[in-house]
Amino acid sequence: MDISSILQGGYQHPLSRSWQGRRQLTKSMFMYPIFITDDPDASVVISSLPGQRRWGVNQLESFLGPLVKKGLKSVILFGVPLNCEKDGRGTPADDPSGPVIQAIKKIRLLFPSLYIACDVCLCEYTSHGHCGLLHTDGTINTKPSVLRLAEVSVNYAKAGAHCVAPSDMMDGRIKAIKQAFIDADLASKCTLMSYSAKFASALYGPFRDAAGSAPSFGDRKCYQLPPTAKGLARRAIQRDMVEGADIIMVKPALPYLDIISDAAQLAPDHPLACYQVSGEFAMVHAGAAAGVYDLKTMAFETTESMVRAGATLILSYFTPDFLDWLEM
Ligand SMILES: NCc1[nH]cc(CCC(=O)O)c1CC(=O)O
Ligand SMILES: [Zn+2]
Ligand SMILES: [Zn+2]
Repeated sequence: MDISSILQGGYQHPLSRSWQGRRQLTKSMFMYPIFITDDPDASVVISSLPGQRRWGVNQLESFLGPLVKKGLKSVILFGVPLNCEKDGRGTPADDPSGPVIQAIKKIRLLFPSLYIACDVCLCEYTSHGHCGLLHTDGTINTKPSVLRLAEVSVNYAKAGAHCVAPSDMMDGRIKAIKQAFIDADLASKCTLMSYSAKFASALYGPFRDAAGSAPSFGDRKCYQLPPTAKGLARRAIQRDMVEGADIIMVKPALPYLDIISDAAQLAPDHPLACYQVSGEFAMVHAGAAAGVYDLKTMAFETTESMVRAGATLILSYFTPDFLDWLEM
C-alpha cells in the first residue's frame, strides 16, 4: 500500500477521533425549547413529542432545577395559551399575565444564570392561526404585522428576556424589531436571533399539536420558504444580517444541512443556530423504537452533522438527554 493511502492511523483512539472534528458538541451549544401554558399548575404530556410536556409557571422550579444542576445554559420559551380569547392581532402574545411574560419573570428569579430566549410569533395567539396580521382577503398584511411583532419583542425584552427570536417570516421584521429596540433603549440589552431561513416543512406537525398553532385555513407557503429555495434562503440570511440580526438560524436542520453550510459561509462572523424541530425529534425516536438504530447514537450523529455543517448553537428537544450524555 502507498503512503498516501493511509488515513486510519489518524483516528485509532477516542481522543484522536475527537480531534477530527473542528468543533465538538458541548452543553452550552444546546438551547432547550419549552412549552409554557396558562394553567399555572399544568404538567401535561405531549404525546407526539416523547418526554416533553406543557408546563405551568408553578412547575418551572421542579422541572428546570435538576436540568440547571446538570448544566442547562439556555431555554427558548413557547407560549401555549389555552384559556384566552384569541383575536386578529394576537393580543394574548404579550399579555402581562400570560404564560410567556410570567415565565420570563419567574425564571429570572429562580435561575438568574439561565439564558432566556423567547420565540416571537403570532400564530399561537391569533384567531386565524397565521403568523402575522391579515388583510380582509386572508393574505398577509406585512406593515402592521412587523409593527405588532416589534411590540411583542419589546414587551418580552422589558420583562427580562435575554433574546427574542422571531419565527414568523414576515418581510422586514428584523429591521422593525431592531429599530423598536433602539427606540426603547433595549438594543444593547437583548439579542435578536432571526429564524432567517425557515422552510415550509412537514416537520412542524408535533409542534403545532403541542402549541395549538395550526392555521385555521390555508398554509404558510406564502411566508415560509419553499424546500427547494436555496437562493431565497441565501438572500434571507443576507437580508437579516443587514437588518440587524445578532444570530442567524436555519430551520429545520437535518434536511437543510446545505443551507447551514451556506449560512456559515455567508455569515462567518455571526453565531449560527439551527433548530432540530419537533418532527426531526419524533423521527429519531420513531426510528429507534422501530429498531432501525440506537437512539443515543442517532441523536449524536444528527446533531454532530449540524455542527460539522457550521452550526454553533442547536435548538433541540434532546437537550436534557445531552446534559446526561456530554461531560462538558
Ligand atoms: N411560528 C411558529 C413556530 N415556531 C417554531 C415552530 C416549529 C418548531 C418545531 O417544530 O419544533 C413553529 C411552527 C410553524 O411555523 O408552523
Ligand atoms: Zn408562527
Ligand atoms: Zn414561532
